[in-house]
Amino acid sequence: MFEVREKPQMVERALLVRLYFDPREADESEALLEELEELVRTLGIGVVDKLLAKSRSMHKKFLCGTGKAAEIVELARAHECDCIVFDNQLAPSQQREWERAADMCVIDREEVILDIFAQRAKTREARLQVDLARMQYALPRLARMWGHLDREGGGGSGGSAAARGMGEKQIEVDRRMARVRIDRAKRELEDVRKQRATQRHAREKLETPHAAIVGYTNAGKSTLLNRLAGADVLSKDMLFATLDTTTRSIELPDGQPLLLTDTVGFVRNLPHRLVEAFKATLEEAVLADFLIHVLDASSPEIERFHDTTLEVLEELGAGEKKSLVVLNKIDLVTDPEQLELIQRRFPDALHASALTGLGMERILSECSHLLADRVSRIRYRIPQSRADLVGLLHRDAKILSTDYEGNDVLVHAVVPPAIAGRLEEFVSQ
Ligand SMILES: Nc1nc2c(ncn2[C@@H]2O[C@H](COP(=O)(O)OP(=O)(O)OP(=O)(O)O)[C@@H](O)[C@H]2O)c(=O)[nH]1
Ligand SMILES: [Mg+2]
Repeated sequence: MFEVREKPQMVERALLVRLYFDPREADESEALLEELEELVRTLGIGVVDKLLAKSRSMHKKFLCGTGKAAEIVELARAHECDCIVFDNQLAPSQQREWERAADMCVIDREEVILDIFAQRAKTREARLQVDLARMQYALPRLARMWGHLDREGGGGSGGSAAARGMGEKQIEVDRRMARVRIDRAKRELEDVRKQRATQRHAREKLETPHAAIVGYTNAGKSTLLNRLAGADVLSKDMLFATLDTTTRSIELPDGQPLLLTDTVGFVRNLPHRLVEAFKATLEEAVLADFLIHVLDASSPEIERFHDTTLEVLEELGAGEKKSLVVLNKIDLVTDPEQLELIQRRFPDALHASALTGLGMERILSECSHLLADRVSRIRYRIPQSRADLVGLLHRDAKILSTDYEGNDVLVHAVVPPAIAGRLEEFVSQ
């Protein structure tokens, strides 16, 4: 049976490696290596050492030269590691070469992220998306999995060749099964997407404005949604706490409703196939009226987080969307110099703390401003016989006042365009 390996149960001691080739990449490489450490710990794997290594040029076999490769293997052995994790992307053949040379499990950033996603995915849609991405990742690497088996099975003389022969046949069987499963997952996803589209159409009919909360992982998106909507979305100090979108309805100060969607966090070098896989989920961001871009103001990496989020949004086709930038976790920024620095860099951003509630009113009133052209305040004179229309206003508009005059109801309300169109003949001067 074709199974994707689960590493957390298998490996415990990891050496992390980031190779870079251009001296100008040194700083970012260091930050990426630290982020990789957090990602690996998220998987429950112990990190025994980290190595930032500069290589003069890119090599086909190991990515770095054989000399450097030997040093890395030596270091991993000295630490008694059972796994080397590369921040760099490894081609399937490079991964095989490394595993052969080190005789231990060798994985890359993409595989780490895929594993985290696999652990976290809860809904059927998220599971399908992750399964699909993992199978696509594993397909060209099947030979590697069976390579392990060959070594284990091939004890005596001759046995090895027989086992290898079996392994090869098995790879073919597995490849076929993997393709069947990939096709099936694609079809199922298609169905789920159709359902989602139907739900969205129903929402669009009501024309309720919609905002998506986006940003780097751990920025505080779920906490913000919880704070604004009184929702109960898991928020945790870990990477990728959220994999499924949650939508909640809130009421803005001017009375109009707003749908708020929490989305999956972005990360640098997010594997391309995961962006692909999560496109359906992130469609919410693409289709939203505007975005709330949450930044962790306390992070020294705020600039890079900001840029990565913009890059992913660009890739999704949502780069041009109106957005409200929120400097979250401002409660943690106690150094006045640092505060001034981020203020200068993000002059239009709103200061907030989803944890303490600071700045929430401002966010809501800015949301109202962004949607100002979408609603109007209208006075109606509706005959009492048309209680259905008064009911409609109660349901889909915000009633500011109600009076009675003779047989008429006088209603002053904040009204979205869809409703305004249906009540046109009852507008009073
Ligand atoms: N001090 C402080 N901590 C915050 C604030 N907002 C969120 N946090 C904490 O930051 C961590 C991450 O918050 P989440 O809301 O899970 O972040 P997220 O952006 O949804 O993260 P992912 O779902 O992983 O992308 C949690 O431990 C929160 O309690 C804030 O304004 N101030
Ligand atoms: Mg979240």
